[in-house]
Amino acid sequence: MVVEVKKVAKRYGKKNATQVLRDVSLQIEQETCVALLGASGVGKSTLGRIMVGLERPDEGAIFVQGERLLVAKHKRFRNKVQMVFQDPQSAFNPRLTLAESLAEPLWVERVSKRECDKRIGAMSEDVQLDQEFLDRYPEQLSGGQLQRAAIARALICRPSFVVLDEVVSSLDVIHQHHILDLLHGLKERYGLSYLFITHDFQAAKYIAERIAVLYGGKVVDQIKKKENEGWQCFKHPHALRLQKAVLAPHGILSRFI
Ligand SMILES: Nc1ncnc2c1ncn2[C@@H]1O[C@H](COP(=O)(O)OP(=O)(O)OP(=O)(O)O)[C@@H](O)[C@H]1O
Repeated sequence: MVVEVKKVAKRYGKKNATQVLRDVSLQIEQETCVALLGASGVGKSTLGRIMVGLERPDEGAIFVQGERLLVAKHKRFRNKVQMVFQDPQSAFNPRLTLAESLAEPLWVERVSKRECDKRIGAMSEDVQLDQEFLDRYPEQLSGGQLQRAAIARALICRPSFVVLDEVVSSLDVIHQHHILDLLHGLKERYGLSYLFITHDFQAAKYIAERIAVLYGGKVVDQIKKKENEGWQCFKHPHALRLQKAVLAPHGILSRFI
């Protein structure tokens, strides 16, 4: 098992606290993509941040390759867990070129300049980002190009688990497919595990081997893709409503959630 979420609870605020997560348990195996599907505000990003050690759970724990992930020591997990966000612009320092941004996590690891250049070159090839972009600043790239760079930055320290938080939501359908195919290829190549956060059932089906539905602070349903049989069916009424709502014509979604 690469990642285990054990009975995680999280609330924000003190008086009239919002209980976002109540009792979340989830397991992600090696080279597996689990899509976390849920309506807006249900706590998907909160769980994602907890799973990479950016936030502390109030109860429960996260284990990465059997080791407990502690927020105070999350830097030590840089080589194991990473996160890619919806808005790639926010992931980059506008004053650094892409090459400098990609090198930053390697400098922290005291990787030599020569090895740094080699890894940046290889990684930009892996994410199909033209080498000429490496000398550009973030504002000089399109959203799709910058998302490729954000993926490269997340993978450059060779983690085994990556949280992908709505990484294709801001792209058009063609670029969404390119990025999803790229992520799938990288997963196979590096034996990665993903938590793919989304509210798009179609994108979840396209990239994931398993879909978990978050509702009321818990994972209420999980379905798997079975070889030659396609996807299992949801059982939980909310998961079914979510599936139908996502498949329904634009605008219907809000009536169901
Ligand atoms: N730092 C914070 N302080 C207080 N409340 C927060 C904080 N972060 C998130 N929340 C609240 O927790 C709830 C869950 O937010 P979260 O961003 O995890 O949901 P989400 O499912 O990812 O939503 P979306 O799909 O819209 O991004 C929301 O009500 C949000 O306002």
